[in-house]
Amino acid sequence: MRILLTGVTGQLGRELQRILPEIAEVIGYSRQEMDLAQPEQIQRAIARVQLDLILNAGAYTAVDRAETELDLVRAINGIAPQILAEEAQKREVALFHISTDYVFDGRKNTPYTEEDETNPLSAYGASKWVGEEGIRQATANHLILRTAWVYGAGETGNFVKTMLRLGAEREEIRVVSDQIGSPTWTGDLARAIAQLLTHTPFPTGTYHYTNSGVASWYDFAVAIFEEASNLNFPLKVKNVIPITTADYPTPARRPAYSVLSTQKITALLSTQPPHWREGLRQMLRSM
Ligand SMILES: NC(=O)C1=CN([C@@H]2O[C@H](COP(=O)(O)OP(=O)(O)OC[C@H]3O[C@@H](n4cnc5c(N)ncnc54)[C@H](O)[C@@H]3O)[C@@H](O)[C@H]2O)C=CC1
Repeated sequence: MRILLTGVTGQLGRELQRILPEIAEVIGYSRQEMDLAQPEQIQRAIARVQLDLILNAGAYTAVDRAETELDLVRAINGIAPQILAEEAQKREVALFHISTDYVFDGRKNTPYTEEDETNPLSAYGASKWVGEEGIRQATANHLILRTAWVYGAGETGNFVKTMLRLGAEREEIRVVSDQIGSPTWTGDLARAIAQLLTHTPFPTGTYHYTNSGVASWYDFAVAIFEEASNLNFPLKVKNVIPITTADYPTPARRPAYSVLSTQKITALLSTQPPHWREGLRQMLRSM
């Protein structure tokens, strides 16, 4: 199988490039090689290669900046997925796309299933929703995998890296405790993607995948410091103080409750996602 992979320098893209060669030949495109904001570049780049599947791990992920870069976020997250889907359809290959919990408004208090109604609160969430819908219109041969609270290696920052940096500099750190989700390690996410890719028949439609268990950002921060100190990371932090979203205003609104139900994917693959704390340990050990 030959896979065209976008977003190769991102957190997930880097992990996919490490894992997918076990099951496929990977042709990775960075932003320089194929700019998702330029439709003709997408078409030209795809025309150059023979492929069996397109895997879109590229995205505009700066959730707060998106509120003021509306054209760019719409082009990359809203329009590009549909173009990828149309190109996949022309070649009779599947499109595997990554989406987000931020398509939901977080007003529920039980895990979001694939059938739940979406209602994005932010420009980023709205752009990802438009991207999903464009794919659904362009080809039935798609798999949209929604995930949440992703962290791993890669060029972009993430919550774990930020906490380790702040924890090394400060004695006191304030962290939001009224947003709940499932932190998800790219190592586990990439393994699940590999399992989906090798599943026969190819599973089409929408699926949710996160690590199991739930946490607030505050719970996650406390766990990061506990696990990092067990591994002798240099840390100054003594107090982690829970605060509310209202105490920490950001340009983009985020869902208060971001837990995705993973029942559908668990039934398909016959395995439960590992607990988020185990993913965290693995990530820290690999650093
Ligand atoms: N980071 C998170 O917490 C979450 C991420 N997701 C989704 O997971 C997927 C992977 O995200 P991450 O790896 O965390 O993001 P990331 O920000 O680490 O990586 C995104 C990749 O997209 C590339 N990219 C950005 N603009 C581009 C453009 N114009 N043309 C081509 N490539 C471009 C970047 O260079 C980077 O390689 C994305 O679809 C994202 O929306 C979903 C839920 C949560």
